[in-house]
Amino acid sequence: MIATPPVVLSVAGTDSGGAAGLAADLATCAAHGVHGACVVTAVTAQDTTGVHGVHPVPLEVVVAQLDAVLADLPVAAVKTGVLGTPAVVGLLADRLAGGPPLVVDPVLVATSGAVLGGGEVVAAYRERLLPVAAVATPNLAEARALLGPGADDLPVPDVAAGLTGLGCAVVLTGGPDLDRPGEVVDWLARPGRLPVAVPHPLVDTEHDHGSGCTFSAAMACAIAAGAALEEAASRAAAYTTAQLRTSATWSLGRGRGPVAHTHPTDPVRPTHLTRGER
Ligand SMILES: Nc1ncnc2c1ncn2[C@@H]1O[C@H](COP(=O)(O)OP(=O)(O)O)[C@@H](O)[C@H]1O
Ligand SMILES: Cc1ncc(COP(=O)(O)O)c(N)n1
Repeated sequence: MIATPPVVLSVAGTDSGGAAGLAADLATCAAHGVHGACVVTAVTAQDTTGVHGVHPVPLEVVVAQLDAVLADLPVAAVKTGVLGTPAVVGLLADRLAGGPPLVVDPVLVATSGAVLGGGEVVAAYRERLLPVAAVATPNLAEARALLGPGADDLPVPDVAAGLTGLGCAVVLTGGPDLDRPGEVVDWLARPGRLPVAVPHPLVDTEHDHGSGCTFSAAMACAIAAGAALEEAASRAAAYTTAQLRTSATWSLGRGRGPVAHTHPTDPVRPTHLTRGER
């Protein structure tokens, strides 16, 4: 029997350490039975300790990749990660407006603290890309940067609700909730509606490098399969949490380890060597 799998396009940067960016997106697509296509916007020299270099891909090469994918494959949803320059943000707004649903992960700062998008990129997100997105998935620091002056004093749900003023739904990905010990709360805000909490269990780990990319790619996969936003956010959180439960048991790299992109059914079992045995 011949079948056409759903296709999700990720427009993002590479992470040489295999934790974040396109590595996370394509692995997440595969885990969801989705074919992942990829447009590379930047090459990073990166590992678990930090981002050591960022090399933006020339605009015309980004355009050529985008043209190739959009002319050939039936893209059901698009996800964006590191875009790097205002020109790339504007290009995507021009090419993707009115097309398949767009999940924008406005990556501005890496887990390690490296800046992956400056003030001009923030302005381009606000003015060009978020108004044509279906949903944005910032963490709290990114959401406050996108909302601008005054956002620092607002409670988290109000930050999420405020961002919907730019024209898209928002899932503000969260940290531990002081009112709900052992839980993490992501806030879903949709234009004109009260924000709703999407709580899920906290995984006690620092091996979370790439969790934001994994979450937004999983949301794109759920949306490509027809899920509504609340269902998509809840499924994406469940997927990311399951992967964090695996990476919580790992020792990998000298810094903040990758969220796991492996699956229990993998036919090749890793060799479990502790640092001392190497
Ligand atoms: N320790 C954790 N336990 C459970 N869920 C987590 C944990 N850390 C992150 N998440 C979840 O992973 C997803 C990505 O969020 P986050 O890590 O905040 O993104 P980012 O990498 O952009 O900062 C969200 O659903 C968030 O709640
Ligand atoms: C290429 C690339 N894309 C995205 C991130 C953000 O991921 P995280 O917030 O987990 O550092 C990153 N560090 N590198």
